[in-house]
Amino acid sequence: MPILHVDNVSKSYGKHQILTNVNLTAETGQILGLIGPSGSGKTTLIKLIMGMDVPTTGVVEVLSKKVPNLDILRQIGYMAQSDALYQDLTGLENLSFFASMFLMNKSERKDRIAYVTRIVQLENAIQMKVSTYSGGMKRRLSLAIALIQNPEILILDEPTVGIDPELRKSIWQELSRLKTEEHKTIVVTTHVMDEADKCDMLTMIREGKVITTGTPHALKVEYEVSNLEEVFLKAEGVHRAH
Ligand SMILES: Nc1ncnc2c1ncn2[C@@H]1O[C@H](COP(=O)(O)OP(=O)(O)OP(=O)(O)O)[C@@H](O)[C@H]1O
Repeated sequence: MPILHVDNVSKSYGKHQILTNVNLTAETGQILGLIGPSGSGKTTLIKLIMGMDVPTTGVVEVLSKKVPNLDILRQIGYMAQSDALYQDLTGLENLSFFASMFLMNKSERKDRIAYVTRIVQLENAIQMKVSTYSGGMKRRLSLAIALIQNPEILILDEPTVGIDPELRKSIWQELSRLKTEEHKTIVVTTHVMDEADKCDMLTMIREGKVITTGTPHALKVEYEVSNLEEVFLKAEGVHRAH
């Protein structure tokens, strides 16, 4: 059963149509990649999935419930594109603050904080103020915050921007582990095609419309190309011709 279902969703701001008839499905324990150029509507789509905004037409269901829904929001760990961190607090204080928004007892909270800190390899900097962090460290702390309440679904908007290749690799290994061992469902937006290759399903978006969807392998076969960059370009071409 799909854990996430976007059914024929369109979104306009005034006269400006951002999304047109978008359909999207994610099954439990899948990594779904949203691929598309800047301004194609990925962040808008994510906001609709989280229930932070409502579609103009169409329906979004998460865990079989129509969103917006506060209970569902608690099941979603969200990492935004720009970091929403308290600069004057330490990394640990930030984590404690976000953890305090969820129902956890003291020892649970302590364990979760230790776990997410380890996952993003911030152990040595966790007592430092966020204002002293590099861009990559802030991204890592944001990812840790998205994981803090042990959510069923993780939504990550360009999680590895500004993160060096080695840590990027370890973050993807962890996403993979969360998927296989903990059956988490992960929605990730990315421009990086080798990251797209690590997703189970891909949906490519251009100008607010889905231009193609499928597994990385199926897409390469369908478009008769050897990499996803070419899939995107070809799918874009086919879409334009229609
Ligand atoms: N609240 C809003 N009011 C009006 N227009 C908006 C609003 N939010 C987004 N848009 C417009 O919607 C379009 C899609 O934006 P969106 O942020 O969803 O794209 P994106 O694919 O996430 O791009 P990027 O990768 O650069 O973040 C843009 O043209 C943007 O200006």
